[in-house]
Amino acid sequence: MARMRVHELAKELNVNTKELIDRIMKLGIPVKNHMSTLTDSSVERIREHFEEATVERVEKTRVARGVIRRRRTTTLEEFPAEAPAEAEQVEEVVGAAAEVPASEAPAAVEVTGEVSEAVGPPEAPVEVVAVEPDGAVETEIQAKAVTETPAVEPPSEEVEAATLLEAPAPASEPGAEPVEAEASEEVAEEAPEETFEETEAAAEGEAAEVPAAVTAEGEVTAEGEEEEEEEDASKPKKAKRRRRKKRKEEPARIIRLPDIVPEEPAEEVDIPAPIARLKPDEQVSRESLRKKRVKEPDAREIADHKVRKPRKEVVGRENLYTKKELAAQAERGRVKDRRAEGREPHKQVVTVPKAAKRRVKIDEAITVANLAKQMGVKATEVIKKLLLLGLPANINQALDFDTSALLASEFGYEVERAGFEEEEVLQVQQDHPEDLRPRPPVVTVMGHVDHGKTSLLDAIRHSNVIAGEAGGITQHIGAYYVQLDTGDVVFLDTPGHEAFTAMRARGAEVTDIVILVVAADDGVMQQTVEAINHSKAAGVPIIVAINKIDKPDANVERVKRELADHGLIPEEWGGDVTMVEISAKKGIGIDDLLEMVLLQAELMELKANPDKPARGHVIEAKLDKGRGPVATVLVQEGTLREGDVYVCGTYSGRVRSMFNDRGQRITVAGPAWPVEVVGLSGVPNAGDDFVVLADEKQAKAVAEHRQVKQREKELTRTTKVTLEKLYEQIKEGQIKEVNVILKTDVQGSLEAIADSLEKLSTPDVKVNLLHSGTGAISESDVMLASASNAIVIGFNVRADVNALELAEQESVDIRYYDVIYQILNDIRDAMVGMLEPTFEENVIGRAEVRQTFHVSKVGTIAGCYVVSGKVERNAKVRVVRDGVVVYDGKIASLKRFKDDVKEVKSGFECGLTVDNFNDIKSGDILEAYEMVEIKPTLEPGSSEQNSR
Ligand SMILES: Nc1nc2c(ncn2[C@@H]2O[C@H](COP(=O)(O)OP(=O)(O)OP(=O)(O)O)[C@@H](O)[C@H]2O)c(=O)[nH]1
Repeated sequence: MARMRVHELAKELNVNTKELIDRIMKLGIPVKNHMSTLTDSSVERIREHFEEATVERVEKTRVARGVIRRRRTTTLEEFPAEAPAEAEQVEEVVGAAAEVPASEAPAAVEVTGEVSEAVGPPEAPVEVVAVEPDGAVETEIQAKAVTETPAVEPPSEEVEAATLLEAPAPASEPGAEPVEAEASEEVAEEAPEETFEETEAAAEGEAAEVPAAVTAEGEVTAEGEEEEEEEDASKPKKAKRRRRKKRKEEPARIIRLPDIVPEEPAEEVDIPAPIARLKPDEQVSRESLRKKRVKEPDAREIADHKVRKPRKEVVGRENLYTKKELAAQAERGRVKDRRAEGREPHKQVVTVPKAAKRRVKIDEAITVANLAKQMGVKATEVIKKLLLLGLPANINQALDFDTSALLASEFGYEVERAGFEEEEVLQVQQDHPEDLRPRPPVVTVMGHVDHGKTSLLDAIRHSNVIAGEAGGITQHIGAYYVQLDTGDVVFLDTPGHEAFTAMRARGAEVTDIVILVVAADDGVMQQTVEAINHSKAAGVPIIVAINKIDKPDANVERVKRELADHGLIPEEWGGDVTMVEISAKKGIGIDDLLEMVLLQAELMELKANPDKPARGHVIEAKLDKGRGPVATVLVQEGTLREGDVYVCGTYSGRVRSMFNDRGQRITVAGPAWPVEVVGLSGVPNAGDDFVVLADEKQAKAVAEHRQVKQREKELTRTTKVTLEKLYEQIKEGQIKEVNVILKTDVQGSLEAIADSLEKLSTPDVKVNLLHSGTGAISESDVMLASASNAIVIGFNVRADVNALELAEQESVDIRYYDVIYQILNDIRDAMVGMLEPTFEENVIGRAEVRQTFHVSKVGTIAGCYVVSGKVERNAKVRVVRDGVVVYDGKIASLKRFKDDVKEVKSGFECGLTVDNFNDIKSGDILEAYEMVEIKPTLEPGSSEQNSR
């Protein structure tokens, strides 16, 4: 064993090194300083000396009511004078310890049962206080006995006494009398359920004297200690021995304290932050929580004084909520769980319909939304697919049959044409020959403009309708029933203008005989030829009326020759075409013409069955101010009566009343009768069929079906989502369109204008007639215009109030006209405006820089001489140096002498600055120029000949 040094021994004996040196020297052992080594025998001697010299003193002071402070001091007999100082020192330490917050108080015993540090130096006696789970209490002095420590007794008791005032935890009790411990042990054995205090009190028989402040359960009272200390003081050696003996006999036992609740809460207990979130009305529970937490410290914490120590604490639900609240939450949770159990998790099930169900029925067109619905897929999916096919579309766009078929196939669907039972409903009955009766011929008068069609009809009817025509053009299709001595004839007046070609073609369908009017002085013209072709295509026989034979320049032979050139060979020339020379104005040859017509009708054996529901076609339809929608219907077979249920185009209804061509009300109209029908739900289109049905429901169903079809067709046209049109667009590149919505008073005008508008189209700009119809401009027209950026043209019609309001909101342009060519002019202008303007550079003058001046804040001023043209302020200018353009900009200022001027002409001097350019040099040429817009023009020949 290595020799011990003085300072090591001092440490062991817990005495001051200097003091120890003095003592050693007094013992006659030679030492020099604290590093001197001591022999083993010397060490033993010193130890014994110290042991014998140690005197323990206990001082008692009552520091507060019920609180007694015990101060035990260990001094050496040889130095009584130094003892008080030592005691004072300890007291200071105690005072400091007492002030030490609970958090800093060291734990005396670990819950795990290990002995931990006590207050004071490491050598200080440590009392282990542990409580057995069954409540039995044992106290034991485990550390070095006081006798072994002749030096100053550690101040642990006082610290504990002080801390006990604040914390309920039982203090380690170095001074606890083993006898008492044993006694308490005995009591504990007898009554294991009793508290420590009770045990202690029973052991001491002084329970009544236990101070309230320190009577935390399980705590050794100060009074009790006092007694112990007295006993200790009287027989210290005995205690020493007993302690030693005890230590040898039993190992340290860690005893768990019973769950006890201190009466006085430790104030240092922190309230965890989460509680701060409680609502004001929950402050009570917060307070109760605080109390609860204070009142119910964990037994382990009590045991090891952790209650005084701020710790990270986990605040559980039970801390934050009252039992009632927790119960309510639990109940809610159970309800939630039950609901969750009842619910099936959302699962997307992909089902593939049967092959028979993978068919989509389509009429003419179908909207994207409807197609998606029928296929049971999302519209977005359909739109996506359309995009992949190169067809951008929105949900409301209509797809034509072919596109739909292609698209549907992508989704595994087939497309089937929806064969509505319309054909079945409107099935044509086959007439028996015996039911057929002769009927008057329906004659259409055709001819070139101003060749005398209206004059002829006027001559026949002895009426004049020319006076009412705006712009001098016949814009109505009239139907006239003419009773002659030799028979009846129905005349359809078709306009001579070529824009009415479509109507003529339609008229020819119901026409039995065509009277082709050719002016003898004018001959065969373009529209004459068209009329011939249309009549021939329809297989309608033609009777030529060579008009205006009264005119001096009339040349009948020339007309015949020209007609022969177009396949109409006069009878006298061996052909089969009847040609009658007439003068509508003078009434010459009219009867001959009518005779020829009747003769032709006879040859044709025109017959019809009058005894069946009526069937016919709309010749003309309009919106009448007083009577609403009115249609001129030519009954072709059967008999039409008032009150009949009908389908007319997209409308259905009952015939409210009928009028003949002279405006007389009639109740019955047989075959070949033109009648004006009142009681329509809308204005039908010329050429629409007119069918009488027995069942009103059926009529309605047919009409609705047609409306849907028409709407889908219109949408298809608007959106142009067809493969054919897409191809066209690709082929044509970027196209521009003038979208037009046309509303007219009568169908005839509509056809004429529509045809003319279409012919305005050029390769660069197309006129796209989105919608046309008769009647006032409605809200739906304006909406369509707004949606497709179209202009609305009203010909002899006006917009209603609602439509006007909407037009203002949507900024839709509505234009009114009463002459056709004005429409065409305006549209043509609009089309020109839409064409990309081209600019051409026009040099307006040149100036030569003679001198330059630099003026601060202004820049370089060029003193110039205008050599040609003129120089204008704000004109564009090019700075040319040695033939190279060095800058291209704008003239910023232009002066003559000191005056600002607008322009300076050739031969004059001027000063100018160029915007943002100061590097002008003498000798530079300034070229002033302007960009001139070259107005675009339409390609010639497209419409000039069309408009009159
Ligand atoms: N001299 C003469 N003039 C005629 C005759 N028939 C018609 N006219 C005149 O020719 C002009 C045109 O006659 P319309 O009957 O309006 O001719 P249209 O073919 O109906 O003309 P649109 O309605 O514009 O297609 C009028 O000024 C008539 O007076 C005729 O037999 N002799």
